[in-house]
Amino acid sequence: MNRIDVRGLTKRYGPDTAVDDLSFTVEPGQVTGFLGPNGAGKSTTMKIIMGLASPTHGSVTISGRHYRDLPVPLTHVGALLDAGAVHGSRTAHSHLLALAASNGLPARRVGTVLERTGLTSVAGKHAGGFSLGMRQRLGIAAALLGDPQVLIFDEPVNGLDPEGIRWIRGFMRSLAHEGRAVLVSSHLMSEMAQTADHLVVIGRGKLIADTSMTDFMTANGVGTVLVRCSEPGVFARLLTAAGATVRDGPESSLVVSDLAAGEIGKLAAYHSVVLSELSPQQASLEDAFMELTKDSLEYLGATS
Ligand SMILES: Nc1ncnc2c1ncn2[C@@H]1O[C@H](COP(=O)(O)OP(=O)(O)OP(=O)(O)O)[C@@H](O)[C@H]1O
Repeated sequence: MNRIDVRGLTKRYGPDTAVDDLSFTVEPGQVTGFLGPNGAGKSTTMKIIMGLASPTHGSVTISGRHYRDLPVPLTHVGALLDAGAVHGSRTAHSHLLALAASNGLPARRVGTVLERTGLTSVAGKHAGGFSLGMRQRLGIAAALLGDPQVLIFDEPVNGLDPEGIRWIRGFMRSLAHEGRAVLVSSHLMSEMAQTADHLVVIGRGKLIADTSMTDFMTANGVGTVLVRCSEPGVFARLLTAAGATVRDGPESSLVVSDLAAGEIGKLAAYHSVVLSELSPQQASLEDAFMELTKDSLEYLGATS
């Protein structure tokens, strides 16, 4: 099975613990968002997955095998860890060709990945002159050289313009749609809301949450509707009978989920219930994420 299994992973640098007994799984066919504030241990975990650092304790396997035991690693797992790591004097084509040759991959893959990442027209240009967005694409092309079923991207949208961000999001989704296991790190929840199916949240190296995006949104009030009316008790029963989930909100209001605002309005009209408020709640996922990770922040600014 194409997946990443992180089990009891711990990484210490001298007295500092960067990753602390971390366990989670990255499943195939979905984008798993790897979230945490700066310094949480995301990059360290990703480096260990890619065999670039060794764990102090615990293990990581890719589709059941340790990175060091994979005969041609790039055919199993590809990663974009540092988009700046491109030899500036090489063309995009020669950079990928050198990478293919040194990793025992067929040269014909170069054309395929250039095409897939939209770089064919600039393949003969020096990568040194590439914009950040193009360097990101080149890094992704390199990660795809071996056509791996497992992919890892460390903060891939950092510094990109809106068009670049949109392209990367769509690209991650398409890789997952093909059945690949995709792990993407970010320190922004808003970024993940539009890309990830699953969330793994860490703080100070420890697991804080391992949940589906849908469950996380529901638990944090996204998708609920605030309703105010003259007889909340009566309307709550009507809503429940219509399949909604209802709980009491502030000042005799109702917080309704599992039924869209439009349907709630229609139900009220049908039963001649007068509504004084019907507002879909835009609970900020970023707020929910801040709340979740607040105890794990290394440096908290003083509040006056
Ligand atoms: N080579 C190293 N030597 C010493 N300490 C390190 C090393 N690499 C990382 N650390 C420390 O480990 C902790 C986790 O860092 P890491 O880069 O993995 O976090 P991160 O979640 O990726 O953060 P960011 O979003 O800022 O990149 C930090 O406190 C960092 O200073």
